[in-house]
Amino acid sequence: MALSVRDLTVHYGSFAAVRGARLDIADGEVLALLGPSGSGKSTLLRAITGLEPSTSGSVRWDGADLAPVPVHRRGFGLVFQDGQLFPHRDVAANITFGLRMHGVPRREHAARVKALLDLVGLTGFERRRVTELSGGQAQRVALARALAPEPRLLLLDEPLSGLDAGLREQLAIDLAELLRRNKITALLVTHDQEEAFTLADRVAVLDAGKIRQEGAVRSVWQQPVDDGVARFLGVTSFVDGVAAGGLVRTPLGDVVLAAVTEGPVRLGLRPHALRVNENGLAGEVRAAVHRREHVRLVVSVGESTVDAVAPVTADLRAGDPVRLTLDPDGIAVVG
Ligand SMILES: Nc1ncnc2c1ncn2[C@@H]1O[C@H](COP(=O)(O)OP(=O)(O)OP(=O)(O)O)[C@@H](O)[C@H]1O
Repeated sequence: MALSVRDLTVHYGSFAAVRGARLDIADGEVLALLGPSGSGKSTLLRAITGLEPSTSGSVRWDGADLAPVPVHRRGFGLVFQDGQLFPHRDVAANITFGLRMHGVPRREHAARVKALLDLVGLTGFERRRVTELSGGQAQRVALARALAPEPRLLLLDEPLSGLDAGLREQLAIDLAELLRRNKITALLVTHDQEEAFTLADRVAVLDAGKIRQEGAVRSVWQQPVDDGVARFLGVTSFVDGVAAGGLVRTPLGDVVLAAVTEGPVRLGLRPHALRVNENGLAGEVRAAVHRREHVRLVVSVGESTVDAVAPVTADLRAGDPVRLTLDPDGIAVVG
């Protein structure tokens, strides 16, 4: 393992913001720390960098304890939500700062800056003033500056949070490509599931200072360990069922789920787990909200209320009868 964190606990006074954290990042791997606001993500990241002292536990790199190694000697690159560029210097000078800090000879600076700007998609931006950059461009410069000394670990704390939705999505895709292509080992802090899933190989879900689950992106998404993690990952309702021969029978209908063990199962339903169909379970629309890609419904079914989706073309209003069927795509197996 490149990075190994064991039993890491961080206190602010008597309050434990991170409790007994354990995580590993392999060489070239991207791990996302995902969790709601206040769950301790930034504190854990800062403790790994050495910016925040830990109460107990260890942070190791290739087996060597980093406790005696000061922040600037850990070989880590940092990018924050607000890139924290030097406003009075141009783009090249901001990136050169990272190079000078690490003793790269001056004659190599121009070529390195050019290569880094090419890497982040800002070719030719050397002489631009930092104050004249868009939010997305500024974050790309912050990324180039962090990558300049070729850090062994890149730490990204909500790097895209300050950007508007469209730009954020595009930059997440670009960043994912950049990290993979260059085999950069990285730790990403985010509260945004989409971002975590776009960027990371593995995720660790944090809540109230504890890592609740850690694993490959797809397995965490499909098999959250409990209702809390499931809810954080977009599950809005739950139904208990019984699995036999790959088919799960539930009060909301039957559904084929491949990787499910026989016997009682608890299913977590994301809104698109229930789709409007000609056949299926009868219900009544309570509310309909038009979204870009579908109509989101709240439907009462007997005594309970569930979320569901209909195609954008559906003309449904409160009071309309509907029929719903289960879609395996929107279903997680909980526990
Ligand atoms: N310097 C500090 N002194 C005291 N308490 C702090 C300090 N920094 C953070 N906390 C508390 O520690 C907890 C974890 O904070 P942290 O910033 O790590 O969470 P987070 O998951 O990164 O949240 P966000 O997504 O909102 O940034 C919160 O309850 C916060 O109020």
